[in-house]
Amino acid sequence: MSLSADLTRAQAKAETLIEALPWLANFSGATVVVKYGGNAMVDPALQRAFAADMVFLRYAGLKPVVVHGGGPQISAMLGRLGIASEFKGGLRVTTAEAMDVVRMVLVGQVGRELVGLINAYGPFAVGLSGEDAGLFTAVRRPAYVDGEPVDVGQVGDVESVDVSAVADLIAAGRIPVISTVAPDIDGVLHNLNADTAAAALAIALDARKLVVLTDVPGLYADWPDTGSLVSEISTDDLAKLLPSLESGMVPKMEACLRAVRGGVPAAHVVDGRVAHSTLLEVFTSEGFGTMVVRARTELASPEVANKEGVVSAS
Ligand SMILES: Nc1ncnc2c1ncn2[C@@H]1O[C@H](COP(=O)(O)OP(=O)(O)O)[C@@H](O)[C@H]1O
Ligand SMILES: CC(=O)N[C@@H](CCC(=O)OP(=O)(O)O)C(=O)O
Repeated sequence: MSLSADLTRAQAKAETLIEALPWLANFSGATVVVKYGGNAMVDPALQRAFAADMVFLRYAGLKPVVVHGGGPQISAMLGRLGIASEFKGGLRVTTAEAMDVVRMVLVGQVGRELVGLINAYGPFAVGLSGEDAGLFTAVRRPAYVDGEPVDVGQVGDVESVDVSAVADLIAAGRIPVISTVAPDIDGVLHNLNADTAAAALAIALDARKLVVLTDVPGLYADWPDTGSLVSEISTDDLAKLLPSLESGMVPKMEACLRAVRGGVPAAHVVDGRVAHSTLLEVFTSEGFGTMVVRARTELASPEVANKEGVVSAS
């Protein structure tokens, strides 16, 4: 007796679910920090797919934490307000006037929209920024152009992270959605690059993965030669490549390097223009995007090896 078409289709779905079993077993209970770049927020259908992925991860027993960007959205608002804006070494030159707009767009617009999108799939998302409960303390930093430090105004690095508010939310089963503005020790608000902040948070939360969604398939060793896509790179090789990188890839790859050197088993740069890219990254072995892993020289401690579990960190 031949199976009905409906049953065959249903069985194919069951197969797909069962294929995810090793990843579900390995990542159940794991914290995954997902950085959603402003350039990856290209259309409403993709944004909904991203939001559904976060809720899927949550129901699958993972603990997703979203750190969002919004560079293009900030630039658009600055343009509408007639405020000049430029980037140096991948960082926005941020005057006090521009800082107000950065906060308004990241916290009041992009963060709110993302919270709404996620909550359409399940009532889990709660928005907060680096200002809430001392989450991030910023320290002013320069940009580096041709190896030289250049002042870029109220731009910060993460000096310290207080994860208690985020940990409380995770423990309550929520999905924190974080906007990356933060005060320095004197209370002066700074603009943090979202990749940088995501890496600092992933380290502080002892995350199993940092997934960075952007608008390219991954890191190109010889940008813009599309034949030079890197599928896997060690921290040592990435450190050597960093000085040759340009624009947005500088803070992004610096962040991945920092996260993995800081103890996060793997950092992935994936194409956010592909629907459900986070699920593809977490639950399949398709070799998606660029994976940054520890160099052999940074020998994994038994504790780290244990943390990486039975399935490889990819
Ligand atoms: N070596 C490289 N590999 C990949 N992309 C690169 C590289 N160098 C520069 N880029 C640029 O970096 C961009 C991603 O950084 P960015 O614009 O900051 O994105 P996001 O909003 O996701 O943080 C890509 O769209 C690409 O134009
Ligand atoms: C200092 C600095 O450059 N901050 C970024 C913050 C937003 C961000 O990082 O957004 P993406 O992830 O979309 O690039 C900016 O002002 O654009």
